[in-house]
Amino acid sequence: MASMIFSECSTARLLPLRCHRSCPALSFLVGCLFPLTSSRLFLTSLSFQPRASSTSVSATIATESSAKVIDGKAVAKQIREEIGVEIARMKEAIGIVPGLAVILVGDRKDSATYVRNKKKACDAVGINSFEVHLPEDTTEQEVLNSISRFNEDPSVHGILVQLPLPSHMNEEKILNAVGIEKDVDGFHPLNIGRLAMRGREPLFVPCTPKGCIELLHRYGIQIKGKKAVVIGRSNIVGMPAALLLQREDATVTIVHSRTNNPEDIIKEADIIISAVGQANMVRGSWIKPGAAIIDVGINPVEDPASPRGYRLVGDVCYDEVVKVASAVTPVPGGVGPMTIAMLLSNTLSSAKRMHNFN
Ligand SMILES: Nc1nc(=O)c2c([nH]1)NC[C@@H]1CN(c3ccc(C(=O)N[C@@H](CCC(=O)O)C(=O)O)cc3)C=[N+]21
Repeated sequence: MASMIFSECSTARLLPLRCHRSCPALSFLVGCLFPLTSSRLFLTSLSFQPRASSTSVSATIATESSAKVIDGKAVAKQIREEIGVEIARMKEAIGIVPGLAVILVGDRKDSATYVRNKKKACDAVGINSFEVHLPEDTTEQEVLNSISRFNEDPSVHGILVQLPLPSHMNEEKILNAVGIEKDVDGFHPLNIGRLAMRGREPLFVPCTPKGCIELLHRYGIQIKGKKAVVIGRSNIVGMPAALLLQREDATVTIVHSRTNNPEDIIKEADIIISAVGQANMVRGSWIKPGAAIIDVGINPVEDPASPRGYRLVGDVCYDEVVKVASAVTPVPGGVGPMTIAMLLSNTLSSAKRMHNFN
């Protein structure tokens, strides 16, 4: 049985992480020594033979994994190109260039990387970017002052406060200060409230969940009438992802850290969106054959062979689920690039809306 083949996920060992307090779910793993390629092969015996010796392997037919890989990097690139064309058309027609302001507080390396990547992505499509970088010990008032300035600046169409904020700050108070018409992250409670209500339209949909749905659409995966399970209930991914799936007429269940027998619920799902931040948590045996899986997790695991000393893996044990699912997103190269593409898309929509340009 494929599920009995030793996969990398079965020997994962959790280690504490530097940013333990602000992102407790993120953990480094120690990878195991089994080669990935052997776990990707689906061995079908012609006649029963024990699998332990190499002769038995030669007497089997090896077929590659069955799931379609959902290429978020390629889709994101295509979307960025579409956005670039629209921005050029708007500039030509009305002389307006969309602007995105990013507020970064503190010195978290991962946050600095994300902000740098966002700036690069803005440059590539022709969005003006504005950045404020404040020290870790900045007062809440200083962050609020930056937000007010951007709220009033007509060349800024989107404002993003990079999360997580330092623990001494009130995230709710700060996110509420972002003008709703510039809330390109879609985190303002009024936007989330509208997302939750039938017959209401949010001005912006949060980027990561929007990217997940966009991937399902672009790969022709039907959502309407399907059973969808969202793993994780965070304000920025799990909860809005569940609301979006429901708006798309899926029947939605949210599985979280207090759910009893989560595997049994996940096993019923046609569509799974996982956003928990636990490396390789979702196993192949939890998946209904043919399910579509969107893996939002971006978890660093220790990897001495990598130049950075770590590599990124998802919430899902990719090598196992790829044999059971019909479609799955890789990490990296899945949802991550889509998040940035959706941020650019929200910024463009904001500029169009403010200038009545269609
Ligand atoms: N206000 C706010 N809005 C956010 O949207 C937001 C945030 N705060 N805080 C942090 C998270 C995380 N996030 C990512 C975006 C892109 C990748 C991405 O492009 N990842 C690449 C990998 C990049 C690499 O290799 O380092 C990939 O998955 O292929 C990842 C993570 C946005 N976030």
